[in-house]
Amino acid sequence: MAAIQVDELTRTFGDVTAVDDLSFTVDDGELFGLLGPNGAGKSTLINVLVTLLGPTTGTARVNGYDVSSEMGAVRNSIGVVFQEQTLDEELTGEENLAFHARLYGMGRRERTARIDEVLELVGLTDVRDDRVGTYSGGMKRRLEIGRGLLHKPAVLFLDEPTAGLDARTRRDTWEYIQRMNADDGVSIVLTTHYIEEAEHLCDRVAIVDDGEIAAIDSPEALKADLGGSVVSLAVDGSVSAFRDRLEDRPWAVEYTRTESGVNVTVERGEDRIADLVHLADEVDAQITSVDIHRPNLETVFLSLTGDTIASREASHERSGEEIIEPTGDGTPHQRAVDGRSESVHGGNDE
Ligand SMILES: Nc1ncnc2c1ncn2[C@@H]1O[C@H](COP(=O)(O)OP(=O)(O)OP(=O)(O)O)[C@@H](O)[C@H]1O
Repeated sequence: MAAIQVDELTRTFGDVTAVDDLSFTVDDGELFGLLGPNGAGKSTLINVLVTLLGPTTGTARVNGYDVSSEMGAVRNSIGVVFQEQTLDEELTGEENLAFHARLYGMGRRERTARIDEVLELVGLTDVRDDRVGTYSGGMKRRLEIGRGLLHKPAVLFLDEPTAGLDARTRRDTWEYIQRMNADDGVSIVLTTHYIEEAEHLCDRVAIVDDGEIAAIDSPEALKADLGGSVVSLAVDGSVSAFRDRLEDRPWAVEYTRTESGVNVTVERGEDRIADLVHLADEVDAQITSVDIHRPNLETVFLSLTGDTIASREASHERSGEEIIEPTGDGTPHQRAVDGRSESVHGGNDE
């Protein structure tokens, strides 16, 4: 049975279509990511899946239960960690977990054993008796994630699990999330707008933009679809002659002129450096620097939507509650092709 089955799901708020006719499946045991800018519709989708919002049209099943007609069963089978922190800072780590366990009706013996297990899993055994107010941001997040797991849900939803954490703490948190997925066997659905998070953590990623899924696959497959690595060359001499030479090389999938030379897309950058130097020799040009960029999910997002995640977020912020319409005139693809070489310079968001 699939952990999640979504069919033609739409959720609107007045004129705004936050989730637009989505269909996808999350397999049992998968670590699945929804990647997209703020405002793309990720939280709305999660809120429908955890039964906080009803669908406008379409259906969704979580652990086999329908989110509209079997809300109680859905809720009992899931754990949820929201973006906003909901811990009681006056209580200790253990007391926070115990309170939650009682809400789920766990008996004393089961509760004690499971709290020990969860504290161990999220690395907080040593500080279990300390007030949560004294915890660091990363420790609080781990406690919240652990709390979501306490009643052994089949699916754990994490809405932006590392938002606001510094890079180091974010990496630590990834390790704990992976460990929970592997050791506890829980399926995990997380939302993120961090490229690196989706790429590093998830078995499969759905790229969400404007309420729609632009692509869905493993990070490797999404990147492979782009056609390999981009080699940025700084060239002294006739760049045009060098670029013309690339035209009849079948291994040069794509090339674009840059300020200092040429960006060439090839299947494996490392294998083509000697060929590129040779081509430059033929036209008496010199390659003065070489950078090999492997495509990342930012490059994928750019090629699918014609925009970077950061600039999508900036325009969403500017538009307030307004929905941002896709250009719809065919320019995104063109911009994606042009933008590919630019985006690889941008790198990740950290
Ligand atoms: N309760 C609401 N009323 C009106 N519009 C809403 C409501 N909730 C979300 N929206 C709109 O729906 C769209 C999707 O928002 P949503 O919060 O799902 O995006 P998101 O990708 O999760 O971003 P974030 O990470 O910032 O929450 C946005 O245009 C947002 O303004």
